[in-house]
Amino acid sequence: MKVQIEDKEFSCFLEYEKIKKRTRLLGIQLNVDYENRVPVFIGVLNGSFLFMADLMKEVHVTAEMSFIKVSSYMGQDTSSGVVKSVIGLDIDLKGRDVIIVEDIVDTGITLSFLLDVIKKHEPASIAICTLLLKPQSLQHEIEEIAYVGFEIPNEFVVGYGLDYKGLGRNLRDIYRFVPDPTDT
Ligand SMILES: O=P(O)(O)OC[C@H]1O[C@H](OP(=O)(O)OP(=O)(O)O)[C@H](O)[C@@H]1O
Ligand code: HPA
Repeated sequence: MKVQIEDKEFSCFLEYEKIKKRTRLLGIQLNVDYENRVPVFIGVLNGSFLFMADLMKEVHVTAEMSFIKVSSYMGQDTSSGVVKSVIGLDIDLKGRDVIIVEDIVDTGITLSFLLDVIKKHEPASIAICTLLLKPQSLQHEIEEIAYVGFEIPNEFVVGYGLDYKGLGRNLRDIYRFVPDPTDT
């Protein structure tokens, strides 16, 4: 199946049933690893909203949850490039077991910034749970990536929370952009 979003056509890559099955397994793993602990799950908006909702239904340990947003904007001094800030980090994380929930880790830039911010709060532990990981795109080594739904090739994906130009987050399945080979 294919979908058209603005100027690009995407073809189906991961069906929701497959995502759900994998999410159930991630939940089982988390239930074992965090037995007798009370972790804090932190979903990174916007992309993680559907994955976080489905994942939390599979997590049966006592847990807190919250959402944050990493915003990027151009610095006033253009030489400083993109500046990032975190919005909504309002739980005291000192001494807590933190699990960051992402829809996708691509270059790893967002996550390495976020890890620096969260580490300053002195949590007892930090783990990352991401639905998708693009290993060939990673620019940072991130040892905290402990739970991965699917490793995927370096292709742009959309759906199930992920957007293209702000659209497509509400697609039930995940689609990938396949460039037209006749395009130069
Ligand atoms: O590993 P990276 O190359 O940094 O990319 C991953 C980040 O990009 C997306 O967020 P985005 O900033 O597009 O915001 P969104 O979740 O609101 O779409 C995604 O949700 C991750 O947070
Ligand atoms: O492949 C992607 N799709 C949507 N958003 C993203 N953010 C990083 N990589 C992606």
